[in-house]
Amino acid sequence: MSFMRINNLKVHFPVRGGFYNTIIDTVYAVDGVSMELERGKAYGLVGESGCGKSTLGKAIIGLEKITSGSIYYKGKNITNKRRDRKSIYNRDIQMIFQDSHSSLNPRKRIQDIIAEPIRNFLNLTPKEENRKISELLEIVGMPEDARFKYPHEFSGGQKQRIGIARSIATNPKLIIADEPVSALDLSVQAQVLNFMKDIQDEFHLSYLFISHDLGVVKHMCDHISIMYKGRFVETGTKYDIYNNPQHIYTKRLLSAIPKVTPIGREKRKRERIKVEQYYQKEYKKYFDEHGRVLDLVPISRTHFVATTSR
Ligand SMILES: Nc1ncnc2c1ncn2[C@@H]1O[C@H](COP(=O)(O)OP(=O)(O)OP(=O)(O)O)[C@@H](O)[C@H]1O
Repeated sequence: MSFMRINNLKVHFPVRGGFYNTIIDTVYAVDGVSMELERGKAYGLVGESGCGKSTLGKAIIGLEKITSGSIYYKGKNITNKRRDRKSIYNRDIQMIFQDSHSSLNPRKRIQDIIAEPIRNFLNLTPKEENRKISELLEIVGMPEDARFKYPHEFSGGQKQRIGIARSIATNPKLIIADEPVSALDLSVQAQVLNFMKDIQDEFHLSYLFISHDLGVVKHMCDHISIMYKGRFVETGTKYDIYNNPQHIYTKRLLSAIPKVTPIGREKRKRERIKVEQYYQKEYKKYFDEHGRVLDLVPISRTHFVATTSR
């Protein structure tokens, strides 16, 4: 059963300009997106820079005003509700950002950073709070004495772990992770991702994993949506997307994943040229005359593609 339902969500930004600073244009950052999230599952949101991934994540958590559409959480409509700092929704939905460095207050000790959501949402005595912070540090594999230090004393991977400790402090149901590892070295990326997987199992968490990297998403997610110009071009299980991609944009993204071996690279290059020709030829099946992504149509129970009906 889904615990969150997003219906036809739109987030449009007015662009102002000219002498009178009037609205001269609109950015359709998110332009009609629907999805259902289940407990314990990981969802991937993939697309190139500027396609609206972060805006969608921020709209879900309440950091961006929704233009139209609705969000239901546990059956309740919570769209643009003035969310009380202490509301259940704010406790249950947390976000991890790409840049843990700027999202951790440099002037605060780690224990105060982690304690912040605990103080907002849980009514603990100072002793209980202390114990909770120790527990959280242990879960994310940080030593106990880390609590007395400041963010600058840690590496990127460690800072991301501290960000994660803070985000799981209130026992959330969903974590929106916006490019959580893209600022880290490759070897550290794998560590943090594996660790995120472990805590997902342990706490039966759902993830909405935002990334431009199809490789990362493949490792983490059960269900994937490919986004382009504010809309989903294709959505399906990991198998649907990687083994049976349908939309020309998805195929293009997949053909851009680099291969490690020289033979693999050569093969990928030929594939890319073919996909590019196909992209130009088949364009009209997938976009309307204004270049807007068409509506999704089902091709199986789990797999949806934005194309002219077939
Ligand atoms: N506050 C804002 N005002 C005006 N336009 C905005 C605002 N926030 C985002 N946009 C625009 O909305 C579009 C989507 O931006 P968004 O940050 O969601 O993309 P993204 O897919 O997350 O990209 P990236 O991976 O680079 O973060 C972009 O064209 C962006 O310039």
